[in-house]
Amino acid sequence: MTVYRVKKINKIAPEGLELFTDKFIVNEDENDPQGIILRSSPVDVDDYPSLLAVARAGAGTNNVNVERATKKGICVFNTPGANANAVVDLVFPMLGVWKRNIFNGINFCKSLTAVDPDKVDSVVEAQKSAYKGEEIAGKNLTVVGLGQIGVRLANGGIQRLMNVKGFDPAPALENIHQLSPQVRVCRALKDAVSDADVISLHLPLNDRTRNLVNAEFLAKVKRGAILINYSRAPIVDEQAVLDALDSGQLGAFLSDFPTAKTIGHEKILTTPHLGASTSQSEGNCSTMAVKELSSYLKYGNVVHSVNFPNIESTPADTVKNRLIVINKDVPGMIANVSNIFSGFNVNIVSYLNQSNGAIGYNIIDMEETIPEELVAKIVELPDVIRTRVIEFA
Ligand SMILES: NC(=O)c1ccc[n+]([C@@H]2O[C@H](COP(=O)([O-])OP(=O)(O)OC[C@H]3O[C@@H](n4cnc5c(N)ncnc54)[C@H](O)[C@@H]3O)[C@@H](O)[C@H]2O)c1
Ligand SMILES: O=C(O)CC[C@@H](O)C(=O)O
Repeated sequence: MTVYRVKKINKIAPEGLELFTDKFIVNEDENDPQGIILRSSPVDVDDYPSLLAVARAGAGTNNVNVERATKKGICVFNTPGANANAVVDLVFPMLGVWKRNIFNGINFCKSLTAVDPDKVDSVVEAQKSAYKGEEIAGKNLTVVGLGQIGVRLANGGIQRLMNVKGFDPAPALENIHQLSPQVRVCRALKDAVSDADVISLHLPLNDRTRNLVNAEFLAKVKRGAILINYSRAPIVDEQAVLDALDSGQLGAFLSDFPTAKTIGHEKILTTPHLGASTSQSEGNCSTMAVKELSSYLKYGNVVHSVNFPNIESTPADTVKNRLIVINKDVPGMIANVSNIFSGFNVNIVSYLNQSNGAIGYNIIDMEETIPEELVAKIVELPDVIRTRVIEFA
């Protein structure tokens, strides 16, 4: 029986880990894993010579060098939507905490231990006006990034009687189909943010989004707007935000990423990267990531990869060997691979191919043992990135 080595990095919820069968050895100290399961810790795929796949139990994959992984034929997974409710479930309370002055109100209440017990009521009534707040109903909310989280947040804004706008340069259809028709989708970011009272960022960190919120961006927002960043810290130019808070251009900054410069600032509320930290979300992410990784290692199936096309096939009982071919998406690959099979007189019982525009992925099933020389010929094809033979008992 083939047993796969999996390295676990970070705390992964047991709900998922329990799904690894005896075909997997899961270990934090594994130095030569075929699979890695992790959350937010950075990982360098070059550190692991036998690595086939990385499963990120979460949404953002900026902690994995995905481009390098693709070049080496390493599949990278994430768990779309698995923690989206958790983020939305934190962003609205954080907005409420700021708008209703709850943080200061709670601290005030804590300070009442010093007051004569008979006078607590009267002190509360006399001083509560200092903690008056504002409602969010009727305010303008702009959601930047209409993905799994953004769509839920935009819909949540509508439910809270806010006027909601959204912006996304390339929204996925399945997300947009979930969006409330009351959300106004803007074609340009500047139109989306110009009259917003609250701007919430829900997009991935990449070369195009790093420092998206900079001095130029902030100059275009309505004076006193609240900026919320529960995406990734580097999407926001921190110094530009601090300057905008000081000048009054921004009213507040609510973020999941505390830094030395933001801790203790009177107009900044931060949480310690808690967006996905609920029991439900951690369970969902772990379960999804383990299923993705197991299915890839055992069968070569791809579900929710950020660099490979989705492709799934259950091998028939008669299948002895499955060949996985990962190639650059160029014309003629299927013909070239099939010709090599013909040359060796090996019968293919099933040939599945999918492409995502950059990577072609082939699942080829045989009822006989595949000759090593045949695989060697496929490896020699100029656009083949990686091959893998899976043996079924
Ligand atoms: N704070 C946390 O704990 C936490 C939890 C989950 C996700 N996140 C972060 O939130 C991000 C979004 O998560 P998701 O689950 O919604 O991902 P998603 O992939 O479903 O959605 C991201 C959306 O952002 C859009 N986008 C890309 N570039 C954009 C741009 N320049 N302007 C506007 N939109 C842009 C994409 O088209 C996509 O629709 C993740 O990449 C991750 O970094 C943080
Ligand atoms: O794993 C976490 O705690 C954070 C995950 C979150 O940032 C994500 O991108 O999904």
